[in-house]
Amino acid sequence: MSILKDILYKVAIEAVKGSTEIAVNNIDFDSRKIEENDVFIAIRGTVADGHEFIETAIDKGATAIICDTFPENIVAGITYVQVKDTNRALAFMASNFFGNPSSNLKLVGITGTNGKTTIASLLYQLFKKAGYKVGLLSTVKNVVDDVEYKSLLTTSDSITINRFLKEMNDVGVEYCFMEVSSHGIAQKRTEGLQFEGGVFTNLSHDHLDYHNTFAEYRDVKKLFFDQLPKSAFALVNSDDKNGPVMLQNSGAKKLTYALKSYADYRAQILENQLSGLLLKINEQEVWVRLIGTFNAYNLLAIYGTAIELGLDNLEVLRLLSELESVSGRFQFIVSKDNITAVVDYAHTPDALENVLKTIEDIRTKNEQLITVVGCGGDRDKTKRPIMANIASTFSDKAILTSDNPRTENPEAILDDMEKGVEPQNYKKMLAILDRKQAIKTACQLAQPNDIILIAGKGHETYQEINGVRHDFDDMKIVKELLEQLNK
Ligand SMILES: CC(=O)N[C@H]1[C@@H](OP(=O)(O)OP(=O)(O)OC[C@H]2O[C@@H](n3ccc(=O)[nH]c3=O)[C@H](O)[C@@H]2O)O[C@H](CO)[C@@H](O)[C@@H]1O[C@H](C)C(=O)N[C@@H](C)C(=O)N[C@H](CCC(=O)O)C(=O)O
Ligand SMILES: Nc1ncnc2c1ncn2[C@@H]1O[C@H](COP(=O)(O)OP(=O)(O)OP(=O)(O)O)[C@@H](O)[C@H]1O
Ligand SMILES: N[C@H](CCC[C@H](N)C(=O)O)C(=O)O
Ligand SMILES: [Mg+2]
Repeated sequence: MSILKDILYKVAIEAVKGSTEIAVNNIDFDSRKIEENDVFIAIRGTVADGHEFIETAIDKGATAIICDTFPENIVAGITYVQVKDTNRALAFMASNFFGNPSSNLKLVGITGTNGKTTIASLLYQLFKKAGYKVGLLSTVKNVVDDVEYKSLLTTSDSITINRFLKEMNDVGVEYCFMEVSSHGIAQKRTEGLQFEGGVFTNLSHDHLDYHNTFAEYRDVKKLFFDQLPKSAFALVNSDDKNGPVMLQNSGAKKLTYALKSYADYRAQILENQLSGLLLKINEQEVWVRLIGTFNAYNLLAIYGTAIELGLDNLEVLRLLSELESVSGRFQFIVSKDNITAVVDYAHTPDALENVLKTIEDIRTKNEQLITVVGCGGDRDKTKRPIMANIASTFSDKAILTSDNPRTENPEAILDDMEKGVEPQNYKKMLAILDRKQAIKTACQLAQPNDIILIAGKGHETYQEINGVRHDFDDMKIVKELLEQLNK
């Protein structure tokens, strides 16, 4: 049991009806989860308005209501607290409720369009290798030192975040790395958390269905840096034109990283091959097992973060060379016949082009590049023809296939994709509905030294068809097929 007044610490209260000196059991923003003696926080969402569920919450046992407008019907014996912004109130209340767990560890937030999962996961790996207890909150999974949990969002709601952080406190976790999405910032899911540092990767067009304009999307990201405390560091990619923008109004220690311009943390790519990257980071050379220019940026951000968190320079360089690629992010295997199969989560035009160009950069001989790609059902349809066009333009062979058709007809999705293929590329294209067959065909077509890219599903281990998730793992399948074909 906690006292409501204590949970309301730091919440800007406008008016109160009833007593805040009451004991409460739990807090929630979803009336469906409310039980006896809980606090219900009414949130105005994108689909519904939590204020409409105040009575339901009271019926289920809520004894306190946090709202931005008092309801017409005030129930005797219930405490109503009016605040200006219930999202913000939720964030602070969640922190208070769990005993401000973010202040008991060093928390670093990573934001930007691409690279968040990669950087957060590799920082987790690096700090584990350095011998610390570490936490990770990411798109792929949430991890409390060694215990892994499923992740449903990139940045969870404030209650979930603080519950995980509390669990990390309980087992003595010292560092936590978390992804901070633009939805998360806009919905104030990370307010009330005490960050030790913030990292900015890059900004390109994304989520413009949620944020009205690119400027709005950029400013939401910037808000994260505006809110960092003076004691924190803000490390941004200054090769991205929006990097310096992030620092404009930040009170934190301002730091930059870059490959192309002067920065606090600099790197040069000396070699860029399929076996890895040879980097010169702040005048020291290091071999890493990750591939592609974009990973040089990610590694530099990781290096800077580790140094800012107090790790020894040479130790960090040594650990960088031990890092292994993140599940489904440019993960690859090399077969007996030297066929390289890459699995990558690229599921947007931008990401796909990026990955294909990265492969182009590291191709040495006249190997063929065979790409297998699909587009999800019940999602943005406009990306379908564009992705098919990119795949067929930048590959020697593009095999279009299914990727989580969900409730849509998979053939119709393929038709949408095929419309984007330009006539000169028709002969390079194949359409094979069944993803396993598509991967098999790629393996059959592949000659020694060729490269197969399987894009779109990355770490996913399922194919979702009509609400049912069937086991499906791109990496596992391509590995098995190459072995079966004795290639
Ligand atoms: C668009 C969006 O971000 N939605 C998030 C938002 O829900 P919402 O605003 O739609 O909520 P709503 O359904 O309108 O309901 C409003 C309020 O009424 C409450 N309610 C509703 C019904 C009811 O019976 N009783 C009740 O109390 C709800 O609990 C909620 O508090 O707040 C919820 C709680 O935090 C989130 O789970 C939900 O994420 C949905 C599932 C989602 O898909 N979000 C995606 C878009 C997202 O956030 N993605 C980002 C970035 C991904 C990326 O970068 O690629 C992420 O961080 O994952
Ligand atoms: N620094 C980077 N710049 C550009 N592209 C990148 C970068 N890092 C990774 N990518 C590409 O973007 C894809 C997604 O990377 P990652 O999962 O790390 O990004 P994210 O920011 O976590 O994305 P999400 O919004 O889905 O959580 C990768 O599979 C890779 O193709
Ligand atoms: N966060 C992305 C993931 C897409 C992954 C792809 N495999 C698909 O199912 O479309 C989305 O929901 O649009
Ligand atoms: Mg992510």
